[in-house]
Amino acid sequence: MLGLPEGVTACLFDLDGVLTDTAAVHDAAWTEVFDAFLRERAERTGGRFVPFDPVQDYADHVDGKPRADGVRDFLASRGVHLPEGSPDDGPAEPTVHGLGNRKNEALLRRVREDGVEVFAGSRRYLEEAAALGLRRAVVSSSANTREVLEVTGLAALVEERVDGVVLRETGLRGKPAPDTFLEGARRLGVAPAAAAVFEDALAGVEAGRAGGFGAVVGVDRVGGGHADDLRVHGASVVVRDLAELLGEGA
Ligand SMILES: O=P(O)(O)OC[C@H]1O[C@@H](O)[C@H](O)[C@@H](O)[C@@H]1O
Repeated sequence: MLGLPEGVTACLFDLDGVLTDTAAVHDAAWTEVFDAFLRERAERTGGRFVPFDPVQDYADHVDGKPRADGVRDFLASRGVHLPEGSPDDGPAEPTVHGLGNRKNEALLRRVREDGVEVFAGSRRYLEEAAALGLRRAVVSSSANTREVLEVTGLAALVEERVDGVVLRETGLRGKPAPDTFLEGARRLGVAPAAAAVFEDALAGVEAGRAGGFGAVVGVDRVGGGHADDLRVHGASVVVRDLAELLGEGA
């Protein structure tokens, strides 16, 4: 049904880059914040400024992960280790949470200025899944998931939400650990083998593979070898748009 293996009765959708065209918005906000941080640090220490690579650094260290994990993992790749700080740190604090909050301000500014687009193929996929009685959850690391689902009208098509806020409240491990997808399946009342994961991030397909789900659909909207990377990290199939699974082509 809907391009999924027999026995799959539920869909667990990542949000940014799968349902909404917001992966690039997150990426741009991260680039802005990391580059300002790295430039200031290079000037202060006399080191060389090597900018954040919005393709490779984003895919390898940030995409799909909870906000603080993205800060920590990318900076560790540059040998930088900041104090954790606390979630209420102001955006100017040189801490993991301070930098994360600075990125969130940049993200919200961009969302306010440019709005949020839903991929038409994804909206149709959700509508058809609902019409056919497939169960539907959104599983995203983003703490802004509820707002994005509401402003786009997608909230009405989704039954359960496991997001960055739930992560914080429950202490579940973020992607690439499978915990949030397993929690999504549990909330829908289905076994992992009866659920399909839809993901555009390497950390996300890894989580899908680790959880033993019935299918892991990799969504490649960027090209340039990302489809192969998604397969290597756990996708059982890769599409450019969910419309392909409806037999409509990309
Ligand atoms: O900062 P937020 O909105 O809580 O989002 C956390 C992460 O959510 C993921 O969905 C994005 O792929 C990441 O880029 C983002 O950093």
